[in-house]
Amino acid sequence: MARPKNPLIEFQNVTRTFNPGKGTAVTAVDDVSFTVDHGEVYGVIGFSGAGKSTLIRLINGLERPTAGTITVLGHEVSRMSESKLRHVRSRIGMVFQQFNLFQSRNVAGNVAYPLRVAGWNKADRERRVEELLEFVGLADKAKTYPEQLSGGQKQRVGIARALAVKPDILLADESTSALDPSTTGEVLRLLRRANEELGITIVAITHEMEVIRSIADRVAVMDRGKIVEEGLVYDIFSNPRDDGEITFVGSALKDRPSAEDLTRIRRHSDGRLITVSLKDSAAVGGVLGRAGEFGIAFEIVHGGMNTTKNASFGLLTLALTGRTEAVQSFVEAMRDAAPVQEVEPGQETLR
Ligand SMILES: Nc1ncnc2c1ncn2[C@@H]1O[C@H](COP(=O)(O)OP(=O)(O)OP(=O)(O)O)[C@@H](O)[C@H]1O
Repeated sequence: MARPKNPLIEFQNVTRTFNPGKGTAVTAVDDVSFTVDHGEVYGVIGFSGAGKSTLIRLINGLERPTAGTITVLGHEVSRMSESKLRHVRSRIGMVFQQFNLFQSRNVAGNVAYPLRVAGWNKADRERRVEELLEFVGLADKAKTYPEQLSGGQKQRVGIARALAVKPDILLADESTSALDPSTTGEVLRLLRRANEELGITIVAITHEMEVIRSIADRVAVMDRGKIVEEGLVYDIFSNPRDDGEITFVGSALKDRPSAEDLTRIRRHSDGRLITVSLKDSAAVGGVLGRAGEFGIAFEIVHGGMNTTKNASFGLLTLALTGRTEAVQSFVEAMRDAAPVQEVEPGQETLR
């Protein structure tokens, strides 16, 4: 079934080339098309230099495309004058990797800053700042200066500031990359609450799989300026691709054996190897429980579970031993219960 669409952001064949004509041109964003729907968390992941920052700067009009069309909140920002762009920008909040707080202002002053720029009066500003600090769990830090805060607290101030004028869209640019793993969780939970409780649409660019896994609904994988993979996080994480290609996202998960694992498994086991998707683990368990009836034996040689925003999934790699026909019947029964991939003899990586 097609997803209902209500795009807040739409890129159509967008390209951004730097330095055309002067020296070597770099195409940071290369013929990219995607939409971000109202209320969703859209993750963009890729290695350094893939074009993620350029992509996010195209959304708020800090970069202009060399070709293509960008529509944000119903406005074609790619062709807009700077003065009109300011209005669109006022409906977009931004969270930065290095927090970008004013060191000379206390927490309340930092959060109040965009309200001041937007012309809110003092009483409204104070009420709003209080509400925001409550939301991000820093009500007791209003008078504290940034240098006295931990990284996670600084980013929570950054998020409060980004949410201050009640924007429709929040752009998160490597929002957890400067944080340690424990504070990363705290910031990601906050972004998730901003999405769920305030209904804000989020675009998060990152090189960390953890960010995508825990907050994104959909993910686009960028490589050398292009979107090379896109879809629901759950589907991309849990589905082995039909064409046998290893996927960027799939390759980063710990639930599938690495090349070294497979070599090791092959050394110790001469059975037929299959990998079973654990989307419906009860059904898989049912078939495993009937292995004896098929006259075969199985050994679990690898496995792991992952949790995404919406669901859990995992993969189990089994070595099956027994008569060839019996093993075949068992594999067919398993195929009725769950997606199954064959690990061919001699194959070094799970595709
Ligand atoms: N203003 C610019 N002038 C020239 N080249 C640029 C400019 N901005 C970006 N680039 C180039 O475009 C490519 C994509 O850069 P971009 O910063 O968008 O990637 P990224 O995925 O965000 O990487 P990182 O995480 O390292 O910032 C890189 O090769 C970069 O050098």
